[in-house]
Amino acid sequence: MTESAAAGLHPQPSASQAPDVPTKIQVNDLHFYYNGFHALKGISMAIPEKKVTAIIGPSGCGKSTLLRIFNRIYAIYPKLEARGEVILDGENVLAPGYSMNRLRSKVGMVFQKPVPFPMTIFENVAYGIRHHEKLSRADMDVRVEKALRDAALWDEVKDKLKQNALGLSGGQQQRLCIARAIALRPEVLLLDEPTSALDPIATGRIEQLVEELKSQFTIVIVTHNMQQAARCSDQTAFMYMGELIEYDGTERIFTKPGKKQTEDYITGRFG
Ligand SMILES: Nc1ncnc2c1ncn2[C@@H]1O[C@H](COP(=O)(O)OP(=O)(O)OP(=O)(O)O)[C@@H](O)[C@H]1O
Repeated sequence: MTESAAAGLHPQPSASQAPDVPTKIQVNDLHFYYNGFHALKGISMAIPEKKVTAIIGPSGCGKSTLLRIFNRIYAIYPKLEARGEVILDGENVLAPGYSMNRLRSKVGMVFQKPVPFPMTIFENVAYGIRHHEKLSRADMDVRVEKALRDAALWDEVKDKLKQNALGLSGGQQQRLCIARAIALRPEVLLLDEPTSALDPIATGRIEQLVEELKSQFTIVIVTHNMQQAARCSDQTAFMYMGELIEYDGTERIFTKPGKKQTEDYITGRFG
């Protein structure tokens, strides 16, 4: 008997999503092992294009593991193994032949703690672009400005682009990290607890930004904060002990969850 069966949990739900929204990422029977430890157990879900999908669940349930598989960060560590499929635009990104460079250009990631490079604000954004493209100085200026504008940071930094990014506030640093990621024009943006190190005002700005960015990107956000998931996502996935317990429209998950485990979690009865 699996741990979840022992806990009285139900098997995998079928992924539900509005029929008219195209799927950007299709996850099929995904399993993940940390040196033999079975951390994800048969996850299947369809992540809709240009929507915000939140992944919630108690600490250790596998949220970050799932997110990191979407850009194969684990691939740099030996003994970590993914089985199953993650189909992005019709191709399985877990297939050995799928190019990491291609994946990185399609899928951007922003981490919990903002970590700007110890260089100027301008260079923080330009640095990654230079690795992928050769742009003229003028074109680079335009690209950097657009990324900073899209990350809702331009007005605050336009007069100090040559200053060191480490002098920015935590909230500004996180928006800079978002600018850095979107400057590469990814199609999918992964956010791993992007506001957990920020105060409520900075958190509000990032949430507003997420709302604005979904017209351009497919966004997947891992959060501990259920109000945040309820406020800024269209779809919500609830995970528990490595399994996807329930996945549905956010409003439904928070008002009429189909599984008792989901209800217990969102009402604060456990987790
Ligand atoms: N590098 C690792 N080596 C071994 N086990 C790991 C490793 N990273 C995570 N795990 C285990 O895998 C499971 C899922 O971890 P993961 O970090 O994905 O959970 P999470 O839901 O994101 O947790 P949190 O909310 O606390 O960040 C946990 O049991 C964790 O202990």
